[in-house]
Amino acid sequence: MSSNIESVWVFALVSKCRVFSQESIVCSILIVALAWLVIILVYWAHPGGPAWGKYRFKKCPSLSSANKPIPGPRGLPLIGSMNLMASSLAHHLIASHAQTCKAKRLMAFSLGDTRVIITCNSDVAREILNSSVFADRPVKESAYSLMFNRAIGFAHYGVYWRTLRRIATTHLFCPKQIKGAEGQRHTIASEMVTLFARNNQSFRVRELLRRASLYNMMVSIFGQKYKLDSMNEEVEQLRALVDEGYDLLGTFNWSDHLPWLADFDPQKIRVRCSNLVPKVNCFVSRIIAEHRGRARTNAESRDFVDVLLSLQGADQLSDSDMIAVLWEMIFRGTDTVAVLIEWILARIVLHPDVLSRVHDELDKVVGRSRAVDESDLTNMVYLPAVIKEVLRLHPPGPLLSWARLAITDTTIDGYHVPKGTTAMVNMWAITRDPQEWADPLEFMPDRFVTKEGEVEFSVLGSDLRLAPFGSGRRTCPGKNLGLTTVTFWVASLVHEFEWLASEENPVDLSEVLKLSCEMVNPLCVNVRPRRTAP
Ligand code: HEM
Repeated sequence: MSSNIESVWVFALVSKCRVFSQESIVCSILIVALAWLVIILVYWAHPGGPAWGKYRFKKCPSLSSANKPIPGPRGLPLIGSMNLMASSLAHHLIASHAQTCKAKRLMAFSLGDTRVIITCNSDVAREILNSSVFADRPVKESAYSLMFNRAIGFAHYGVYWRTLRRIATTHLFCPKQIKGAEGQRHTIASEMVTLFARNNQSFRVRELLRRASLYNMMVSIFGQKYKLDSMNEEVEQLRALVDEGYDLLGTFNWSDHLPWLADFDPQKIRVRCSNLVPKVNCFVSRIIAEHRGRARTNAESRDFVDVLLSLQGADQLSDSDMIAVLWEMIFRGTDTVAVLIEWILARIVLHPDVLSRVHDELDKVVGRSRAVDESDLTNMVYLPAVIKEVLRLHPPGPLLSWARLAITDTTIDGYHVPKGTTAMVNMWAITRDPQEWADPLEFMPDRFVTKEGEVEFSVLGSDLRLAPFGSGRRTCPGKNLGLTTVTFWVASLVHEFEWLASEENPVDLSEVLKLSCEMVNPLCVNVRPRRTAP
């Protein structure tokens, strides 16, 4: 009964017009339009905007008045606060709305028909991220079209997702596998050093960092090795596929939230996805076929394709599922790492005192006579503190990249949150909250240097004041691999060079939020070798 209040109301009004004369038809249309307008305004007037109003009056009129509404902006009728997420600085805008609405702990807003909650508070973030109710993800159209619903990131919380996570954790992300890939990280680091050293003028670091990350993932996942200094058609092709997928997934798609727009595909996202998918299928299928065709003798040299092909029984994946999983790994492992390293180098260039302390530490632990080895990292304290401070001020996923979805009705911070609500955490706002951090806008790596007797601050999800890899069941499975790669490459690059700002293009910390949060103006630097025998 409650589901159709407005149609009953409209029907009752129309039925008052006894004769279907021309006037009565016009009158009926006017009444219907008026009724529609009133309903839209009633929905919109609800805190949090139209999607919350619709739920309150249409789906749940029986909700007791004791269930106070979650505060939040109304936005505009029908579309709600689409402008917040469509912005290239969504995390900034959302934080300032939360402040204005006095809703930093929990704010509700509407993205068209989608109900959203977001928190800028670490305690509430823990409540959301660690709850089994929010172990699912809302799947956007682009993710479906690009097959990501069959990969870990967007798979529904259930047996299939659990199987994929177990396989990836055992064969790709466990300490033994990460250690086993040390050699390839070392080779790529040396190649990067050689290429950076060739620049005697200022240059952009982004392109090479991205290529290095992609090559690194291609060795781990596909077992394909390439030289960083030579262009390879196959790699360039994959790079183009990753870039296109990255752009598609990072674009805020209005049709995801306004079903009446979906047929028109106004941003051409569906068309672009359907052009991309056959190319990805063709690329990855060829690699799978090559792996099938060759006999593996050495278990140590198995890549992730070999692992997936060797699965038996209930774990066995279809070819299309395998393509989705492999494609996601390449995709997720490439840009996150490159984006974070660019931010770290930017901060190092901007703070010569910090660079000089990292150099002192490297000279003490490694010495100038040799290159850095991964085993040196365990003896370093200041460099890991610098990386944590960069993760605090520039988390690559300020809204934790991908949202969560409530699978049942639940209560968060004392508020009723209905099933089907999308939940987000504004990690960027939490890591800049003056109630959590002293001088939050200052770049002070020393805050993470552990003093004697203190426990080291973990950024891996146990402390929600700084959890750039998320937390709970859907936490990033690649966090140890990602952090090891970033720390080792930064240590190697900093050990080999003096890093200096470019005079023509000084460091600009402006951000743009795509799938990850990047520097708007790519970092431009000068480097000067500092070891006599690099
Ligand atoms: C600096 C590096 C990285 C950062 C900052 C990062 C960040 C994140 C974040 C914030 C999430 C969402 C977590 C949540 O919902 O609680 C995530 C999920 C994920 N990440 Fe990472 N990530 C990084 C590196 C990697 C790497 C190297 C891989 C794989 C090669 C990877 C694979 C994934 C996958 C598959 C998920 C989805 C997990 C799931 O839904 O179960 N990430 N990452």
